[in-house]
Amino acid sequence: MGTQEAGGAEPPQGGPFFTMDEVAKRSTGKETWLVIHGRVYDVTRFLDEHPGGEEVLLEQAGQDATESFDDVGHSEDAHEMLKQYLIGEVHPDDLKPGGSKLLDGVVDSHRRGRRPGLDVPLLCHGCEVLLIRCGKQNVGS
Ligand code: HEM
Repeated sequence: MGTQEAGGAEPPQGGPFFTMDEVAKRSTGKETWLVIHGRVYDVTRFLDEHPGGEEVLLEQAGQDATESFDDVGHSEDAHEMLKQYLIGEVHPDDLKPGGSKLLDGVVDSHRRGRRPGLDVPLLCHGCEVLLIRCGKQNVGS
């Protein structure tokens, strides 16, 4: 009757990692792995139980099934079920570009790097304008 709070609900942090090549090798009915949102799932035991049928899972076996999974508009329950089949993550080298934390870091450092580069010339220009104006006023008076 106790609650099962732990239950392996947490996704693995930092692996184990699998390359897409390794995932692709598990695309038979005997062993069926697929990728959803950068995570690797072993759905071999789930083939018989999937309400959408085993065919769709076999079609996606060994590949990134994110789009197909999302297109169906799976329920909250379905998302919860995912956790039971989670075995690891896609190796960072094989992650699709876009939405990558690595890139965010690069963009961020660029932004930080550009600020002083812009501010300093602007400040100098401001001083220059002020000096010229003061000079003109002095000459005129
Ligand atoms: C481990 C991965 C998956 C889990 C746990 C899962 C779970 C479920 C569940 C619980 C349902 C019942 C409806 C719902 O609650 O949303 C369902 C339906 C369905 N699933 Fe999946 N699914 C998975 C992967 C996929 C993939 C990769 C496809 C690819 C096309 C797919 C296609 C479908 C379809 C077509 C239905 C039937 C929808 C309907 O009859 O309205 N599922 N799935």
